[in-house]
Amino acid sequence: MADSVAVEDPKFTLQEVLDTFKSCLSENKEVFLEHYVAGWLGLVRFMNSLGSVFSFIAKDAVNKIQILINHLNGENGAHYVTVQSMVKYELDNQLVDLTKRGSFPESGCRTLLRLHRALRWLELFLERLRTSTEESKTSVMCSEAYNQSLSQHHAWIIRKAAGTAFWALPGRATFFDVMNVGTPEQVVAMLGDALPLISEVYQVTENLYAQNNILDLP
Ligand SMILES: CCCCCCCC/C=C\CCCCCCCC(=O)N[C@@H](COP(=O)(O)O)[C@H](O)/C=C/CCCCCCCCCCCCC
Repeated sequence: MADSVAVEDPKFTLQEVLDTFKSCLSENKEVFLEHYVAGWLGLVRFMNSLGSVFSFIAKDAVNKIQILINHLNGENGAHYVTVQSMVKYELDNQLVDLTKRGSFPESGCRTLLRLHRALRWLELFLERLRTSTEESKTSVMCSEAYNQSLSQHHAWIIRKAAGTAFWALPGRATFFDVMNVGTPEQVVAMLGDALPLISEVYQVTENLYAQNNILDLP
């Protein structure tokens, strides 16, 4: 895994990003952390291509991605190959702040949980895009997905900043163009192909965190 995060790459296509998420899951439903991180890196690159209004969001996401890369590349990296092994290692070795912020603010469990919650937003947003019409507004689809997911975990000021940024989103046609996938029909087909796997990655992680009672890490 690259040591640091490069997020400027105008050549990528969203297909590559979604394919990366699709490769997250092993046959026995383990989530490979390296692919999970790579998927988020691709999404941040995509978001950066939409303009600097999202930079405060990208900065936070990149910080969290970098924390996970540091774990992957660190001396205990062998324990971070999958989300499942990461959770077991950190909980078995008391490396997670369970009830209040303390000695482990950059635990993999806490950091991944923030991106996991954002993955739920992505799932909801992509489904809205997939079923949208020419009259649909990306800002409305984005904020509806946000209000149904991430917003409940954010302070008021963050919710206001995010809501303002959503209005800067390009229209559906431009959004589809920037995705660099092809015609709207091809975009819809790609989303229909990718969404079930993104949903499965989300659900596997959600079940893992619920079984370990770590869905509310501070
Ligand atoms: C086909 C189109 C694909 C869409 C591509 C979308 C690309 C989105 C890329 C990244 C998504 C954003 C990831 C946001 C991670 C936020 C993690 C988080 O919740 N952080 C907060 C809590 O962390 P701690 O403070 O506890 O460490 C943090 O406080 C938040 C800071 C920044 C604001 C987060 C707002 C999130 C908005 C999500 C919608 C993104 C809209 C992108 C529009 C394309």
